Amino acid sequence: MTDVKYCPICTKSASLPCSSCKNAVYCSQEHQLSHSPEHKHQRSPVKVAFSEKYGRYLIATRDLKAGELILRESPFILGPKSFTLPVCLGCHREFSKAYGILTPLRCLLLANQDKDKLNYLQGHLQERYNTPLYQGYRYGVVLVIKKMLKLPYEEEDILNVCAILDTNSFDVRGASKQRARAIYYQSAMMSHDCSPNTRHTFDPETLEIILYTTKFVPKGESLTATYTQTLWNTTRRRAHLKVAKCFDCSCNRCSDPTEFGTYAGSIKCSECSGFICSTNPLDCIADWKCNNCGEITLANEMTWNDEVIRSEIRSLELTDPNELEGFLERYKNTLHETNSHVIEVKYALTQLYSGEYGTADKIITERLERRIEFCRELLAVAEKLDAGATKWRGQLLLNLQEALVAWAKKEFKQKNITKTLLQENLNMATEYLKEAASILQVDRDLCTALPKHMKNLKMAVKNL
Ligand SMILES: C[S@@+](CC[C@H](N)C(=O)[O-])C[C@H]1O[C@@H](n2cnc3c(N)ncnc32)[C@H](O)[C@@H]1O
Repeated sequence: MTDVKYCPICTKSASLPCSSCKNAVYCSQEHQLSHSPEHKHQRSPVKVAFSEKYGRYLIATRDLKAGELILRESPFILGPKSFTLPVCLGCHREFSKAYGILTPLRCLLLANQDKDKLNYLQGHLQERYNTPLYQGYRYGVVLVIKKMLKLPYEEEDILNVCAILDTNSFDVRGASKQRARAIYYQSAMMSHDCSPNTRHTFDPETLEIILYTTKFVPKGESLTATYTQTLWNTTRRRAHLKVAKCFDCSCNRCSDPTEFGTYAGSIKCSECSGFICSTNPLDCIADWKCNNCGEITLANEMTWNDEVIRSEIRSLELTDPNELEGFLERYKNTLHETNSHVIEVKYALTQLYSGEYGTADKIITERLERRIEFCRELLAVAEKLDAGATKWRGQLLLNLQEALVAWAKKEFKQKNITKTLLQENLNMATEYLKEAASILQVDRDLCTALPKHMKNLKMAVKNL
């Protein structure tokens, strides 16, 4: 049966086909001509064909010139790829800036009771309002929520949840090292101390925070966390706390010009053998003074010196021991041996000078001895600044025992030490390892290395 075709202009039956597509038919040339502008638009230069070999496939319906537009089509279904960076679920553009809105948005969307609870947390919005970070939030968060998502929140409310998040969030790391931020309501209540008495880990699956004391905390004493880096010097910690958490720290460590005798922020006096310390560490513009000859240095000169050294460290190739040793050599007559920059570099070296037991013999004795020396020095610093069952002490003890075992085995093999000395070193290493294990067993990322260390140490003792 032949289909009856109709003219699209007058709907009468038609038999004059379009010479181009052969699909449309007209009753007359006159109607074909009048339909031409519309039909030209409808006509596709491609159509679907079928063959046994290819199944359906696409063919050109006419000659196509180079550069001719042949298809423009809306998506039938649309979504992100299976493996993707965070993308906008609307436009699929990378979302690095706008992704930052999600946590504030979750705060804004909290049910009333929880919203009240959230708003009860300190945020310091007034102090933060005109800072560069909050100018950035006006674009990165407020604009996206109000203009892109068209949600009915006021700028002030949006910035307020940003401020509450900035003041109270923990930096969370999960099982696959994913990073997130979270407020843990009770833990957020901990005040800050530059030598805190707690530390925390996260359950990598549930992302629950798990809080531990690091030292004895008598009844009635506050439980404290650090909101900054324990190994930074006072000037740097206080500046960071002021900007990030909007308060001036006046803890015991900040109040002590020598930072519990570590001189973490001091430089050597150019006039004598003394050290230059702040005359009032709680006042960032107070003069600094040599603790031996009394020579005065201005606060901004000290800050500038510190910044120069920090930028020098930033420019070092941190995987190259020679560069780090070069830094220590250059500054040995300028900085205290436990100045914060020296601590940072020595700690980096304790990591670099590591070695597997199996390859210990290949490690140069000098480097092993250096590792032992630095671990011991840093453990003495940890006693003052980060005492007790802290992660840093755990890591240092682990490093120290590893270096001791490797060094003693190597020296004994080369007949440089007696069996008694070997045994003494292994006994010492066993004590360090026991303490490291008791500290690090709660850190999922670090405790996985413990059984290997224990097995190797046991083997070394057994082979005596
Ligand atoms: C994570 S919140 C702690 C809970 C907060 N105190 C509250 O009531 O919501 C951090 C804020 O507490 C205050 N804070 C914490 N430790 C402090 C300290 N050592 N000195 C002064 N203020 C501190 C500061 O206002 C800081 O921005």
